[in-house]
Amino acid sequence: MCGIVGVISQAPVNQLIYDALLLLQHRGQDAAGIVTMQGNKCFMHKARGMVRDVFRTRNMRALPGTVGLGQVRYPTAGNAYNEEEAQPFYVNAPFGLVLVHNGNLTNAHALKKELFDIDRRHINTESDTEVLINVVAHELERVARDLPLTPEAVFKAVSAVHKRIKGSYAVIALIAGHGLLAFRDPHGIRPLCFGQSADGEFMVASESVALEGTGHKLTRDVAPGEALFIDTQGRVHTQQCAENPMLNPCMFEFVYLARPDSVMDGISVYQARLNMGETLAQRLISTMPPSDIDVVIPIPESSRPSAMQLAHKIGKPYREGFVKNRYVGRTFIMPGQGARKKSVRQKLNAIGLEFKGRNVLLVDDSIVRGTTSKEIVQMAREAGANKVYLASAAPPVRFPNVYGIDMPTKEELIAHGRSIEEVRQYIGADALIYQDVDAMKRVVAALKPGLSGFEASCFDGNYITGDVSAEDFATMREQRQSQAEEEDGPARTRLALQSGQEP
Ligand SMILES: O=P(O)(O)OC[C@H]1O[C@H](OP(=O)(O)OP(=O)(O)O)[C@H](O)[C@@H]1O
Ligand SMILES: NC(=O)CC[C@H](N)C(=O)O
Ligand SMILES: [Mg+2]
Repeated sequence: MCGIVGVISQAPVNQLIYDALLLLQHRGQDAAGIVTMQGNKCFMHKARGMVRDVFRTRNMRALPGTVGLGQVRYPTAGNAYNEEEAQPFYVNAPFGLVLVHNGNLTNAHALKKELFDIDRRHINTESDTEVLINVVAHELERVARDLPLTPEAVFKAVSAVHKRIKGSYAVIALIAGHGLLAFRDPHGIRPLCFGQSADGEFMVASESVALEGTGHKLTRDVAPGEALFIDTQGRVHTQQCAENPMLNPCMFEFVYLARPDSVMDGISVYQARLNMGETLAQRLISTMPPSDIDVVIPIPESSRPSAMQLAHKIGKPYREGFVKNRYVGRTFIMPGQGARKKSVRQKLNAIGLEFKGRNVLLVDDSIVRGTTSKEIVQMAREAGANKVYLASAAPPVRFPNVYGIDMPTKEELIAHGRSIEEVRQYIGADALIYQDVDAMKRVVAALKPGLSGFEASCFDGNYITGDVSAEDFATMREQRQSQAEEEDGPARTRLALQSGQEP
């Protein structure tokens, strides 16, 4: 899950894209990039780090033009430390193409070979986005033999791209001299929406919060398989380019990834989290007597709406027992387990008086590697809690994700191959209550009548695209494992340096 944005305007777009990226920062913390176009010339700046660190005044001044793209990266292929894999990507033919991507291609390894052997294109990084831009470029080149490049020709190229690439992808691209192109995979796994400002400026973005926060009104979500082409005159063309489109948005967006104030595919993320809290409360009531609980405490940040609703439902006080250091980013999307582990304590601190002598129910949105919960339960005990219960608004995460969340190996998941009792023991809680998978799907689906279902593979092991082979899984797993080893080293060094220790 990265954050992507594209703008087509009459006015300079550099500051606007920067502002939208800040609103999408929670979707990627490892690298950021902006590309703008003035006439047919591209201007790009991208680097490792958060938006505020990547763009200095001199970088912003060097991004002129009235159309542009931006991205914040959370890598799912390649390496968090490789600046060349930061987005946007650029290829010079046909026309000059720049592209940003949120998602993960499950056949990137096979495509890389095909691009070299058949299309005669060289891929220089481990990023699946570099593969993707080259497939798009190749297919555009095929339809661009007769000029001018019509919207029909662009849509024909997108149809061909859908046939070649597998996995999840929300994409925004600029075709020099022609316009802005956006498209979404045929299952609509990763989000993408668009809207307009009062003066007609167009914005396409991962989440509605980026539109709202920059003065744009949400028009609608890009439909699964649909392509949107806005030409240089500002005319909007749309077409369905996939054969069997179906809406199966990623459930983890509603659990954790997205901002609660976003509306995705017509579902309020906040309401989805409240509903999860409500059904978790029912589950809790059927598991243990709520009278054993003195207080409900959320594990900030993402669990707050669910925890609040759960507390309301069981009639117990909701208290903020942990303070979050707002200058430490999200733990789960940090590269390297060493960094993740250390940052939990840097990020959260307990307020003793909310814990002392009480039976506390801690609520988190999800337990993935167990990094957060293990530390937090310990912190609650150190703060004087009597009993420490833990509830997760999401079901056990037992299966790897290959659609844009960086958990490609099942061994790293705390609930994989363990019973709930074994997870409870590992975490050290006095009781552990998990959400039920079907209940979760039901209460979120209730917010969107007619929805085909969710991409919820990390919970139910059902890979919605139905085309991920055992070899694909093995290749992705192998690649991510070796990248994780590379990432762990620098992450540890950076943390050690920050705290003045020997790396
Ligand atoms: O079991 P784990 O592997 O620790 O992963 C799950 C935790 O990570 C996330 O928090 P994070 O700190 O990333 O972000 P948040 O502040 O938005 O809750 C999530 O909300 C859980 O707390
Ligand atoms: N999380 C994402 O969307 C990642 C996009 C792309 N796969 C990358 O690694 O850069
Ligand atoms: Mg959290």
